[in-house]
Amino acid sequence: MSFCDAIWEELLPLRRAILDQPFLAELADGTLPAESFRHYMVQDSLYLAEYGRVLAIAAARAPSAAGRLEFSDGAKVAVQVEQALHQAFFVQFGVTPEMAHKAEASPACLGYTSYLASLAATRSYEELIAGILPCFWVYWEVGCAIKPRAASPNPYAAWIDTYAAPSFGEATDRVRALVDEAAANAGPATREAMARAFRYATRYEWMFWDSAYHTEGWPI
Ligand SMILES: Cc1ncc(CN)c(N)n1
Repeated sequence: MSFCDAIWEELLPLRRAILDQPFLAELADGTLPAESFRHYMVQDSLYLAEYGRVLAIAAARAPSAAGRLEFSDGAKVAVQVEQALHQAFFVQFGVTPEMAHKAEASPACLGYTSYLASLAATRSYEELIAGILPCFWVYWEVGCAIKPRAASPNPYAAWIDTYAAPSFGEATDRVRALVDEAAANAGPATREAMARAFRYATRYEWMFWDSAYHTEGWPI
């Protein structure tokens, strides 16, 4: 079994918990409170800015041309395509540029981006790209799970369509292949570190939606 298949199977309970989150159930049926979605969008903009930086570092560190191309392209997509989606939602949900600009990262957002930045700064390339992958793969799984049962019309249709799009699935497949290739060439200690990075990042994905659903800020 490949590295990715093994960690994906190990994390089945966590993935089920993600698919069962009220944020995603209500987003699919179109009843998610606007306040929760607004919180998510603003936080996700902050997240994507940092994620784009992490992808650019992965591109610089990639040993193969395929890796350099994939991660530099991913950095561009994170900044251009997903941010464009956010801009459209900002207009739809009444988030002004000032509101977005003044927003502070939530504990979940800062925790996730800081964790990825720490992988980029102090850990191996293999561990870094294992931590990067859940951002693709979890969203692809969520997009595909939600799309067939989503209400129509749905105020969140553009979000669902983005993450259920075949092009997003193809990008996920390419990053997964890079992670599997890195794992196949790595020793057991590095593979264990890669599994840990993948696990932490997947937990942060759960936390990100949970924190948006509860419009969580700093307790103090
Ligand atoms: C937190 C988070 N994780 C993943 C994605 C999908 N690239 C996203 N937009 N935001």
